[in-house]
Amino acid sequence: MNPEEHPEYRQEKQTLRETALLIEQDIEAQRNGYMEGGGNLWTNRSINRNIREDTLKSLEDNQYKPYFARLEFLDSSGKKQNYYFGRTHIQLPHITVLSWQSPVYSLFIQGNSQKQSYHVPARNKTHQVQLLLKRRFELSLHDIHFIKDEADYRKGATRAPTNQDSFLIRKLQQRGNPGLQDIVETIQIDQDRIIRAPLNVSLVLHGVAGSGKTSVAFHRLAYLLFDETGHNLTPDDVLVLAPSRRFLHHVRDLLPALGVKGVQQITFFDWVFQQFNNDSGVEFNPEDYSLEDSHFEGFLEAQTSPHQQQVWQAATVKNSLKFLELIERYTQNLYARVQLPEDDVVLEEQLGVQKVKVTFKPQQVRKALSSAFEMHSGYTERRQQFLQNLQNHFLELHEQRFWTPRDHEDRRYIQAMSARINIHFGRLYRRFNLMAFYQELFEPRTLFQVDQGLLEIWELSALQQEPARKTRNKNPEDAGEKEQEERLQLDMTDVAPLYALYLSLKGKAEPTYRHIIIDEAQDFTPLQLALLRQHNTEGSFTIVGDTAQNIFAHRGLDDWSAIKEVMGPSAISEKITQNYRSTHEIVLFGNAVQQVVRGQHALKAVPVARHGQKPVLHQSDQLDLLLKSMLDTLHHLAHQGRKNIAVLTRDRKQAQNLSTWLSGQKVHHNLQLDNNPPAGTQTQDSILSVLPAAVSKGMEFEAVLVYDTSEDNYPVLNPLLGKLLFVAVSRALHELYLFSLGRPSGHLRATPGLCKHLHHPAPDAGLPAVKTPVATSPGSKPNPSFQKPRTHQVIRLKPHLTSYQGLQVTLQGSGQSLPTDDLLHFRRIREALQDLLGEDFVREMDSAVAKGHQHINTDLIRLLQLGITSLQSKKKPGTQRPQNVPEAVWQSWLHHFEEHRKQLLTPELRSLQFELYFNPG
Ligand SMILES: Nc1ncnc2c1ncn2[C@@H]1O[C@H](COP(=O)(O)OP(=O)(O)OP(=O)(O)O)[C@@H](O)[C@H]1O
Repeated sequence: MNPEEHPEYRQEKQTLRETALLIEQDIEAQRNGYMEGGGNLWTNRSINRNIREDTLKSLEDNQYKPYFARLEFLDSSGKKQNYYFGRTHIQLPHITVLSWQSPVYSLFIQGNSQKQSYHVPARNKTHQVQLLLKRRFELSLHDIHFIKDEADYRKGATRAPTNQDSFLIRKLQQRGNPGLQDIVETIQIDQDRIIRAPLNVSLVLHGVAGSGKTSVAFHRLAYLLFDETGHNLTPDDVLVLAPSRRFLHHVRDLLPALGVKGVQQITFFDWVFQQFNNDSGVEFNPEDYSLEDSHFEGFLEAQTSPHQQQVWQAATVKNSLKFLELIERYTQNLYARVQLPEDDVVLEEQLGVQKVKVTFKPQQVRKALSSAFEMHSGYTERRQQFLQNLQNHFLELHEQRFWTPRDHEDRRYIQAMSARINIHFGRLYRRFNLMAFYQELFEPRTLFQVDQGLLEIWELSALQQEPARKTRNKNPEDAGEKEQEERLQLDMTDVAPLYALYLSLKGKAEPTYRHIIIDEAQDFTPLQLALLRQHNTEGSFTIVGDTAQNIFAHRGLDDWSAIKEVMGPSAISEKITQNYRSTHEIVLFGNAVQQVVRGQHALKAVPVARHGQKPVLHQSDQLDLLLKSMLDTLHHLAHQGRKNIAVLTRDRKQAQNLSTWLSGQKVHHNLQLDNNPPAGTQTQDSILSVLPAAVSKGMEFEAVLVYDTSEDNYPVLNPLLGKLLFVAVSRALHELYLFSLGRPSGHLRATPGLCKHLHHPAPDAGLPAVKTPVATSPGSKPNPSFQKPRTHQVIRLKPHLTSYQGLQVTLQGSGQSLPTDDLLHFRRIREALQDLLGEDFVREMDSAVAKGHQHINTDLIRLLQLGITSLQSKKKPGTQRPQNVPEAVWQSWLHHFEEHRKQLLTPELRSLQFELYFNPG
């Protein structure tokens, strides 16, 4: 509707004009120092100046859009209230603009019914009101672009309440800028409840991708810091932890836009290094280390090597809550290693011409140590105090013996003897060398001494085989800078255990916070959470995440049980399934991917009624054709005016290759390879970004192109790749394109119908595929290694399967029917199991089938599904035989699973699976 058609357009326009004028005058007054008080002290002046600058900035920021909503209601005493709502409080003579953080703004979010209430937490009071008017605006440059009444109950007004979703959809449609923006105009009820939850709780929000978890966490912070909540929380009391520097870059503008300044936003790893840096008592210099996520891409490989398995297990154990207990025991063990002498210790030094001996009795040394332990809780402080106590003892003895004024000789003697004391007793109580201590823990002797039955045997063996890694960079040319060659690699999975040891030896957790926000919590480990709990004085957390996006096999959370264990039973769990980011079509597509990856554990996202085009899946066996379709898509998007597009790849290498190719095509783009680029090296935002899907976590783009979504690249039997693919597709706001070089991944098998599938056949499909000439850079030679060329794959069904092709007919002949889907499903699983578990096993199944066809579509398929799920997750299928599954088949299955588990994920099995998924006939 044209805003001018609104019956009160003229009045509102007049109000806006007056508001703009008053704000302009105020800005002028602020600029001229009108507010500055008469204080003479510099501090007063500077406080005044700071306040004035803040006020000025806030006025300038809101000058053109001072408000976005208006509410009229009768309060409980029947008095009419009329408020406008904006991003900040502005008190003007003719209207009051309240900040969205005010309790009364809840009324706006709650809905359109006439009787409503809002709660004022600072006074713990709930107010009943009668709604009169609820009006929305979109303003810009002193003009009203949009005005709509969602409810109007004023006398004489007849307009019925309208659906508030239409404004939400309008806002979502407008989104697309890089960087997360505020949602204050369209906060939803479920989100508001979380935002306004009390401070003194641990709030755990599990939300589907795009449900606004990050947005809610940051708005909650802005709310908690708001004066009127009565929490007296300051920015210094709060810590915001995010999974990567790249992510922090993505959200960098949100808190300032919400008027929050001075809150530390940092990755866990940078924060830990900051603690080490701030502590001169620890012999650990973060500058000596380069932080590596060295194992991540290894897990993307189809075949999990025994070494990777070990890494996985060791990393999991090192980041478990049990490990924290192990560290505590180790700390005690380190203290117990302080060897006190059983006999007198006699130290001797030259004093002038005579040699003077000092004797330390065992009980004196013991006393020096126990008093140090009483006075301090930290390992280093205790050591220093212990040595100091011994020094004091020596000085006392010295004064008793030589009651003479100190001369030069005397001072030299005291110095020499002090040094001797330090050396002798310092050896008994070792200096705090964090990395040396940490590595020592993994020595078999130490582990067994410390463990005392805490860990399982497999856990101990994993720790021994994959101890803390501390190696020199292998590729100095990769390191670039000369000094980087000297840096040691520290794996990310060692940072939390290292910090746990540090904290345990330090004796107390400092600094402390009153509230900690953890974003993308699925990327945190139980140990990290437990350590952060120690830094939180009030147990007040906002933890948000989505286990469907945990793409790490060796760290991260697959469910929330660890969070509950750390935060305790009082933690409040919230769930949001509404996806605000993507169009209806993209959400359904993402759900279908998740369904395959997570099966019954999938948490389906609910789309808003915002429609767009269906995702498009381009498929070709020829790389040049596929790349051409990608280039055409990019040009099309650019012409459409999209300003925030991403090409997401499976890994770094593919991103690099694509980037080289795009440069060759003169397509300007940003290549973002690392999750944690060195500080200050964040690339400029540009229209097109090329990045590995793992790096895109937490971000969003107007249009996403996923390359290459073929089965070869995202094999269906690797669930981590399924999750990675889900992360990639769930980054898209408005448009999603997938490009498959060859047959699409099995993870996409539930998407037909949810996307537009475009084939790009080779001009002569009978001929083998031609190697694609791909330019590596402008003017350079083609790079044939960009991707291996594919020939058309031939479907090879094993001969005995043909008997199953007739099964449907047989069943029908015996008067039974089997849904086609079930039959196909059964066949492909049978085939996979035969490859994996051998001929004997499937023969037994066959005879079970032959004995009772009536069981085939329920019992047997269930058993086989169970088998496949177990194989995929590499877990044993439990010990309970599913009801109605024949005992012989079940026993055989268990037996074969044990025997053959090592051969999981063989390449043949993968390719067969993928053939069957996409061409079961
Ligand atoms: N109430 C809302 N009104 C308008 N936009 C919203 C609302 N809630 C969320 N959004 C938008 O939805 C998108 C996703 O939000 P956000 O990144 O906070 O979600 P998330 O759950 O953290 O996503 P992910 O887990 O996928 O990283 C953003 O563009 C955000 O602005």
